[in-house]
Amino acid sequence: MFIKVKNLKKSYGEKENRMVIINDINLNVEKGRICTILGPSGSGKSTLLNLIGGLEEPDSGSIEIDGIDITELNSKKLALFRRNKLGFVFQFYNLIPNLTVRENIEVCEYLSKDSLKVDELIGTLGLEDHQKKFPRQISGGQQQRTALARALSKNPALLLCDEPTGALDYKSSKELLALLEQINKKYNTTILIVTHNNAIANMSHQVINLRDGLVSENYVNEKPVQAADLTW
Ligand SMILES: Nc1ncnc2c1ncn2[C@@H]1O[C@H](COP(=O)(O)OP(=O)(O)OP(=O)(O)O)[C@@H](O)[C@H]1O
Repeated sequence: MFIKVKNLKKSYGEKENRMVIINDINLNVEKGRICTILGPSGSGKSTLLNLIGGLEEPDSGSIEIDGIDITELNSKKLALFRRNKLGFVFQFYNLIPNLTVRENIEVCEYLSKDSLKVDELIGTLGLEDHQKKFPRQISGGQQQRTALARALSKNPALLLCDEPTGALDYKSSKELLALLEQINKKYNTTILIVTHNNAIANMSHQVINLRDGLVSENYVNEKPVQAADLTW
């Protein structure tokens, strides 16, 4: 099993202000799957993703990724693990404004030993014509494709996406989802997607629903549809 989460708990605040956000979560995800995490606002989706990405520390429980329990790593080893194994895509691209599209992708590429060639990524993500432009000169969809290329440049085993289409229009959202599907097939990248868009569940191999910090539903989708055929 590629991801194993066991008895995971996370709360914020002290004493009477304490709020339990992740309330004993157990889940497994196989390698090479696209897994969508759905749930109402405030149900703990982003917190769960951040815990799996080692961006937050749990109160208790374990998170095993590719055989390594990241909750046991010290901060230096955790940073190395994140750098080598994980890619992140957020709703608001987080590109560096005074670097070109190509430079934004290269920033990450040099960090990793098993990196994907920047030219290959630029081609796969359809950014050839934009590589010399700055983020302000391209559309939201193109910016998110750049952010995806940056996340993929180190060929991460696990790609974590928090509302990757949250700021995109319908057409750009579908393009991005088709790219995630393509990346998953081409590189066997395991992809976790946190989203409000229930339609994304239909293209996923696994769907996890959260409610009040608990898994309320967790199922394998036997017949994922192609991203191009999604509608919402
Ligand atoms: N650093 C923090 N400190 C205190 N409370 C936090 C922190 N991060 C998240 N929370 C709270 O935890 C709860 C769950 O937040 P989270 O962002 O994980 O939910 P979500 O399901 O992703 O919500 P949304 O769909 O609205 O993005 C919310 O009530 C939020 O206010």
